[in-house]
Amino acid sequence: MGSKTKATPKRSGGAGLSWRSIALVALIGATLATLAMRPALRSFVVGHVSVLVSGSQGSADALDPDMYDYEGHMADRKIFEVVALPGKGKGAIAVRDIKRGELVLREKPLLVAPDEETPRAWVNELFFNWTYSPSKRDTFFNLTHSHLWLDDDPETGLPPKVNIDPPTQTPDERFWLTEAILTTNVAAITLNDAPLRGLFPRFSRVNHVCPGANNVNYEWREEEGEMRIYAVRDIKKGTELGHSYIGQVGPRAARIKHLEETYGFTCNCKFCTLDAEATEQRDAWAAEWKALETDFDARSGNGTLPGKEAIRIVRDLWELSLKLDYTTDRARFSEEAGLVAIAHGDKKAAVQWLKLAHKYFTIEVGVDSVDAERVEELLDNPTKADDWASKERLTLDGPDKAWFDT
Ligand SMILES: C[S@@+](CC[C@H](N)C(=O)[O-])C[C@H]1O[C@@H](n2cnc3c(N)ncnc32)[C@H](O)[C@@H]1O
Repeated sequence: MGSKTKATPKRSGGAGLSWRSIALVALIGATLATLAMRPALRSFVVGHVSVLVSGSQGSADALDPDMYDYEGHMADRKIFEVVALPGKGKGAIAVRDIKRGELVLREKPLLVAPDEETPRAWVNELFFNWTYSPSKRDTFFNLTHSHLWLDDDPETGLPPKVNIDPPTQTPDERFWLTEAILTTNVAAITLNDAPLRGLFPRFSRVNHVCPGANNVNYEWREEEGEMRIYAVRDIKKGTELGHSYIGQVGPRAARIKHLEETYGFTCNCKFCTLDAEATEQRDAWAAEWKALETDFDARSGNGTLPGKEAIRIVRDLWELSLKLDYTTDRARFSEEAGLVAIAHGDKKAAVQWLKLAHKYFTIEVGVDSVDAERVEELLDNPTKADDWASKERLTLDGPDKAWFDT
């Protein structure tokens, strides 16, 4: 999935990417005690693994009129509806014009799963708890799934037949189906820095478009215990909402392969359907973007990136992001440039870069996000920042004025 940024929380890249490769998260002892205090989540211990399910219908959060619970309440303020879309299963369609920066969804998780191949004991415990909450169980099984991730039958060479009807299926079949639904629908989240997988039934109806073609962005809010979606462009009523399952910009062939293997569909977003020449050009820009990002992160990480060069790279990244129509990471690099300017004691450049960062954080993750608030604090008084003028004084370039209008 996409690179971890210093400023922004880790992006999940849509549903469940890369979780297979990460070690089993066992939440025990103190961690569990903390989790159990969260009002929206209740935890159960199975062996060394915790199972978290959303709060009871009677919880205070369930009455919050602005937040979806697992049944998709908030009907009176509906911004999008979930409808069947040819070739895509279901998808989310705007039922009114949506302004850029608008909050489109807040949703609590139906469940939080370990960030690993799902333990059988976890599935058994989940079903035990859902005996008392059939509507949660039904919400879960109504979700779509792509692969069942089963080996072919050695005798026939065909995928095994699996009964997907929960009441009549065997424990094995139930396990496989649960695993498949999780793989297709979860988003990577964190609780107390532990990587986990969250399942959000409304959120998970949003289909994929490749980076740059997305009109919404999502953000897991650990503090609030909720998933959020923000509009990153003006969206006309009747338009499908789309975000990227694959994090950052990358070459078309790799995107298509990954999506086919992981989710079983062939992407036909506006960037996957460009002609050969335009695809080659876009792939080249994406490769350039990635190389600059890697270089910036490596050298700023080990303290060997000189200030002027750092600003030049951020400006190049910005230019490329405009060519790619890629908005993700604009805020992050603008903040990085602001921090460089602070370290070199250039208040004017720092303020310009931080204003740009604040604008984009506000659009992409909300004005009340940790990111936007952190930048706002710096903006209030850049000369009071810890490392103000900690390096040689330099006069640095700011962002182009026109970038504020993008
Ligand atoms: C998280 S779900 C999205 C909602 C889903 N379409 C549904 O019916 O609930 C992911 C699955 O949706 C389908 N999907 C997502 N984006 C798609 C796209 N751009 N084109 C075709 N199918 C897509 C794939 O089957 C994928 O495995």
